[in-house]
Amino acid sequence: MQTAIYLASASPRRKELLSQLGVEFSQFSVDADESQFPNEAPRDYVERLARLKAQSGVAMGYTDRPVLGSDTVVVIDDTALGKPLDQADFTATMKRLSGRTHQVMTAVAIADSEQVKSCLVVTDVTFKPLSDAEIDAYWHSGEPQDKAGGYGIQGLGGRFVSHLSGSYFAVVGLPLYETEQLLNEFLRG
Ligand SMILES: Cc1cn([C@H]2C[C@H](O)[C@@H](COP(=O)(O)OP(=O)(O)OP(=O)(O)O)O2)c(=O)[nH]c1=O
Repeated sequence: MQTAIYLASASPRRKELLSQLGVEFSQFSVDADESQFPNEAPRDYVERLARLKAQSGVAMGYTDRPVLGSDTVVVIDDTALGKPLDQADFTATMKRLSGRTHQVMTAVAIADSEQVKSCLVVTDVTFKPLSDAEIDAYWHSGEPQDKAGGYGIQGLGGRFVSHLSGSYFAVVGLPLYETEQLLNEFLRG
């Protein structure tokens, strides 16, 4: 693809994934308010945040190319989990995910000063039952701290996943197929 865009993200994973599409881009980070509205459904929340990130980039003055923003949350029992606040929060999350299936929701949005388009990708991820020792060791690996839901499927956390249905790349932070489709749709106007 010959298009040049902006990636409104501080995430090294998103940078790597977008590179896999062969799109030329430069990256900057936006400081969006990521709080969830009361009674906001997780799927609405994650899509709103992706759009907010893309549109914040446009508002910051990145107007000469389309701006791509994305957001990922882990959803269990209809509750959206972001990055762990501390070890206790992380441990509670892992106990909740242990031996069960949860959803990873990733939204992608592309905006310029005239339009914004977005899509949502939902992936079912099943964890094996986790022991207290595994949970403790995983926290001390340093991997969970900056990850939505407290794990990285692409890293040490991959061993917890017994089944996945959907987009692996969306779980890591940016769905490749859907992002390319969205970009093509956006460029058609
Ligand atoms: C579930 C899961 C999440 N993650 C990551 C993807 C995202 O980078 C992060 C979710 O946090 P986000 O708030 O979506 O993104 P971010 O803060 O890292 O980056 P930015 O807002 O600047 O775009 O968790 C993994 O890397 N692997 C996984 O398996």
